[in-house]
This record gives sequence, C-alpha cells and structure tokens, in this order.
Amino acid sequence: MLSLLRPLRSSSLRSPLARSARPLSSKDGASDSPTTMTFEKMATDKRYQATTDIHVPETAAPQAFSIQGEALAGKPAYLDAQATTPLDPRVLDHMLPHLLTGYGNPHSRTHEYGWDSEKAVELARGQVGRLIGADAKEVTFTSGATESNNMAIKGVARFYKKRKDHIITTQTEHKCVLDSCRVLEQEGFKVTYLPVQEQTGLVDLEELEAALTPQTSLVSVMAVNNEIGTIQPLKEIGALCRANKTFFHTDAAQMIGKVELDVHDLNIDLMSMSSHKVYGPKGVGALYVRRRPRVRLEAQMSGGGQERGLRSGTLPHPIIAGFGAACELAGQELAHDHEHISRLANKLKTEIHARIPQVVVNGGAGGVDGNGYIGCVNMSFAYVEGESLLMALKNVAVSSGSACTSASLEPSYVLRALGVGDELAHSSLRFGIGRFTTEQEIDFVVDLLDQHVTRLREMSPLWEMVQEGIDLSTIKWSQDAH
Ligand SMILES: Cc1ncc(COP(=O)(O)O)c(C=O)c1O
Ligand code: FES
Repeated sequence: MLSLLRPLRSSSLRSPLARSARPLSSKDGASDSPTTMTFEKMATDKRYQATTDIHVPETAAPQAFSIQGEALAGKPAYLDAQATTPLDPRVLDHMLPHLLTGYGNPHSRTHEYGWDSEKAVELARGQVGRLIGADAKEVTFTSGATESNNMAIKGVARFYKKRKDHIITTQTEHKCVLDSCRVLEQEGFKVTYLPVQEQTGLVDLEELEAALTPQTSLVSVMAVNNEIGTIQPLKEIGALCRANKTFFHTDAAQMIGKVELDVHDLNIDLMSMSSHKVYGPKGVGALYVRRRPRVRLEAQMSGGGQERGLRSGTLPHPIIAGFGAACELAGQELAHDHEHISRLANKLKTEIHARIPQVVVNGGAGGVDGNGYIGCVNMSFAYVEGESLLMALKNVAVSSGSACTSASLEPSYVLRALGVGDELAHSSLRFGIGRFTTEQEIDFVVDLLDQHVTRLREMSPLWEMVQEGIDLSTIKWSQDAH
C-alpha cells in the first residue's frame, strides 16, 4: 500500500501508519499526552498497547494513500484540490490516538479522558491561531467554512440589527455566503451584491467605498475565489471597513495554509476556515473572531454553551486535532508547497498553451498576472462543449466549477460575473493542484486534453468555420446559438 505513496519530503515511512521524520512540535502539549505521542512511544506505554496491534486494512486506506501518483495505475489523476485535498498522512498519524484510546468528551471535567481530549482541542486552537496570526482565544471551532460563514454573517447582522441593517458582499462569493445573505434579506436586511471587475474578478475599491454607509454592519468578501483563484485586496478592504466602523469578514477557506496571511496586518475582524482544504479531515473548520476591538455575534446554535457560548455542541476533538496538525504542517510546508504547486501549475499552463490553440485562462488568476492563487487554474477550451470534455476526461478528477454546483449544467455564476460569455463559460474546466499532485498526473492530463479537445473540435461545425476563416460574429443565426 505504501509504495503507492509519493514519499513525503524528508520523511521515512516506518510503520503502516506513515510517520513523518519531522513530527509535529510538542511544545504546547505535555510530553505524555496522546496529542504529542508517537506510535513508537505508544508501543511502550501501557495505556496504548492495544492500539499498536491494530492492522489498518488496505481498504481503509485514506485518500492520500490511494490516489496520489496513481493516474497511470487505473485511478483517476486528482486535479480537484479546490473541492477538497487529501488527508496528509502525518495528520492522520496525529489523529489516530484520539480516535482509538483518547475518546473522552473534551467537556468532561472530572477525569483524565476528558482532560486529555480538552488538551488536544486547546493545542489545535493554538496551532490554527498561529497560522493566521491570531490569539488562540479568537478561534472558534465549527463544522467547516459553510457553518463559519453562516455564523459570521447571520451572527453579526442579527446582533447589531437595532443600529445597522445593511450588509455588503460580492457576486462571486461561495453559495453559503450568498444564501446566508438571501436569508437576511427575507428578514428585512438590505444587502448590496457588488459586481467584480471583468476578467480579473477583483472588487472595485471605489465601488465598495461608495456602497458603505453608517448602516453597514458587515462587509463579507472572500479571500481566494474557489473557481478562479482571484485573491482580493484584503488589506485595502479591511482599511476601508475600519475607517467606516464596519466589520470585515472574509471567507478564507481557499487561502489559509496556501498564501501567507496575518489577520492583524489585513484588518480582518472575522475569518472562515475549513480543514479539508488544507490536507486536514472533513467536517471541521473554524471562525476567527477578533477580540480587540471586540466583535459581537448572535449564536446560531443553542445548547450547552460550548465555545464561549458561540457554538454549542460537543467538540469533535479527533478531527479538531487533525485540523490543528494540518495548520501547523501548512505553516511549515508553505514555501515548499508554493514551489511545488507553482512548478506544476506553470507546466500545466505552458504545455496546454503550446499544444492546444484557443484556450483562455479565466480570472487572470492561475498566476498569470500575479493576482491569483497559482494552484487554481481555470481555463476555457473554445469550441468544445464542457460536459463532453469532462466525460472524455473520466480518468481525471477535475471540475467544471465549484463542487457544490458541479451537478448543474448552468454555466458558472462566477464566470458570468467576470463577463465570460456563456459559450466560453460552458467550455471551462478548473484544475486544482496541491501538495500531493505529481508531475505524471500533469503529463497525463495534458496528453488527454490534447487528444480530446482536438477530437471534439473536429466534430464541431463552429470550429470548422473558424478554421475556414469565417468570422462567427458576422453570422446571422436563425435562433439563439445555444
Ligand atoms: C470558498 C469556500 N467557502 C466555503 C466552502 C465550504 O467549506 P466547507 O466544506 O468546509 O463547509 C468552500 C468549499 O468548497 C469554499 O471553497
Ligand atoms: S464544496 Fe466547494 S463549492 Fe461546494
């Protein structure tokens, strides 16, 4: 099983449970806490002996073990890193003790099981905080970025409702932000959905400034767009909000661990994060909530008052521990990941452009002019129908847009907001490159694209006309072309 895994940089895989040669730092945990304990150590510790005998069956292997580098061995190549990332085996290693023997309820105050789990949660809180320049107390755990976005937007709007009833966001936000705003509109709030600039997808700062009013309680603008990779000018947006006494929330699900960021430097008041986008487990995320100046929000979940009353419910400490470990690793690996991902993204783009004519990069992102996240490459293959291309690429896991909307045949609302025409939006694919993407996967995808784009274009009457030199814009169609 392990031979399929591309060896992690400077790590040696000695046990069936891959262990990094660079274990996560133990500075925050007690030396005998399951949080920091390695499997070698567990083997000699009475409390954990049973767990060392557990055989991890091949079928139970996490995604990270089975998919990476296997493009040529029957499994699809994975180029969908914006939808989700594989679990880093080092994260799994860190989580296992909490799933096996450290199963106490982190809110149980009367015994060691509870204390150990609580310690794991607090260690993770510090790890998440450190990655974004925040204090651990400013980190609230949630089930993911969807919940964090709901909590931030509805929570702030409802808390300040008596004095302020206006919210600003953009047209290219994730569905969970847009839907939260729609719910608030139904409650009587006013919402401004700012357009973005053509091609780049950037917010126009002057338009934002003009939209801010004394009634604006919150501005919510995503950090990195999940479809086109656009990185918004967070610092400038934060400064405008601060000057207007408006809170600034950003959905940073696609940014944390990939692009360096500091919540103080960027004037961010609330920030949503997701573990499964940074090689952590699914089902966990966090909301950063600034303490000074203090941001207040109405809790969206009633119950036992956990997380300082902001988010009731028993904390799932094994996946929280995994999220913390993933954040710590992301901080350590940032430069290496960036180097690896940009090399592969540039290879992908250069080879596609060299071999296939008439390909457009959407969003000005994908590293083309420096305003996008390089690991998200969105391209339109003119004169090719996107769905047919996706079908032809069944040995490649790619997406025609966001994961949530990939079941719909509608062209992406994000691309439409950029001014991309329906035809080109229909022919777009998003390639997501990550820490575990291999060069063979890129080669494999480029070969397939070359083969199938050429084949599909040969079947297209439009492509034939373009080849004959006919200017399609001069043609009078008897009815709408699609
Ligand atoms: C920008 C953005 N926000 C929010 C989410 C939702 O995150 P989660 O799956 O953690 O709820 C995603 C995931 O696709 C995303 O890309
Ligand atoms: S999961 Fe990413 S768009 Fe929904």
